[in-house]
Amino acid sequence: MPLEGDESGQIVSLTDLCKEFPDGTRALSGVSLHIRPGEAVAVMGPSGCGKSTLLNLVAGVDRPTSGSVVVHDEDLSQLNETGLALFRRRRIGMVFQFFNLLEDLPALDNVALAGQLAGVPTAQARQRARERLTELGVGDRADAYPATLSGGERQRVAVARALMNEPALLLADEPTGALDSASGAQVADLLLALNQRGQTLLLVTHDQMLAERVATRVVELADGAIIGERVLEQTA
Ligand SMILES: Nc1ncnc2c1ncn2[C@@H]1O[C@H](COP(=O)(O)OP(=O)(O)OP(=O)(O)O)[C@@H](O)[C@H]1O
Repeated sequence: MPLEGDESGQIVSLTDLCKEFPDGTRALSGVSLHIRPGEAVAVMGPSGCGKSTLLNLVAGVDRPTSGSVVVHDEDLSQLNETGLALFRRRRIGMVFQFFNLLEDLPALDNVALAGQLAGVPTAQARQRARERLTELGVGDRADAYPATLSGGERQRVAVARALMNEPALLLADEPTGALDSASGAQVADLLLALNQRGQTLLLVTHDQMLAERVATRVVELADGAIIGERVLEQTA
């Protein structure tokens, strides 16, 4: 698993981030957050406090109104749209509440596609995808379409896809939000195991169980600003 940070020793450096949407909604005001390689940071806070906005800025899906986002030595403000697309494909993995799998492709192809889009030749991408699925305990579901998978299985496939290109950073937006508590606990265990193997994580969640189980640090967001943070011990 990639562990190296940038020259400042951070894998994520957010400095004085502000985000105002065109309709005037101010979603983030003056957020600074630094994440070291190997950390598992959970951003928590009430609905509408800016969690998804923050994640989208780190992922380069959206741009801040002001402030800077540096991920793995890459200043995202210096990248054009093509550069941002390459950054997303090669440097980060993303996991979503509702999995975002392509319904008309089997699990294996969903995972392999992430490699192909990053430039990995098809045969190699498919082999790597099979290995990822096996590592995540869903190797026997490689030929299944998403609609035939349980929620927990879908999220495992989505994590396999996110890890396809060995991202420096794994981002997760409410990864247990659509799962029953048993499947949610399994996904939490999976994320914990990944972090303990060195994968840096940034999660946004309402799920106290997930944060307590996985995070090494919890950051509290309210009304678009960080209002507190605490360091946690992982329990496994
Ligand atoms: N594209 C947009 N245009 C205008 N306002 C937006 C847009 N996206 C988000 N917002 C607003 O920005 C604020 C922060 O939204 P965000 O989705 O980041 O919150 P959140 O903490 O992730 O919420 P939830 O926990 O409900 O997902 C909210 O007031 C939201 O309505």
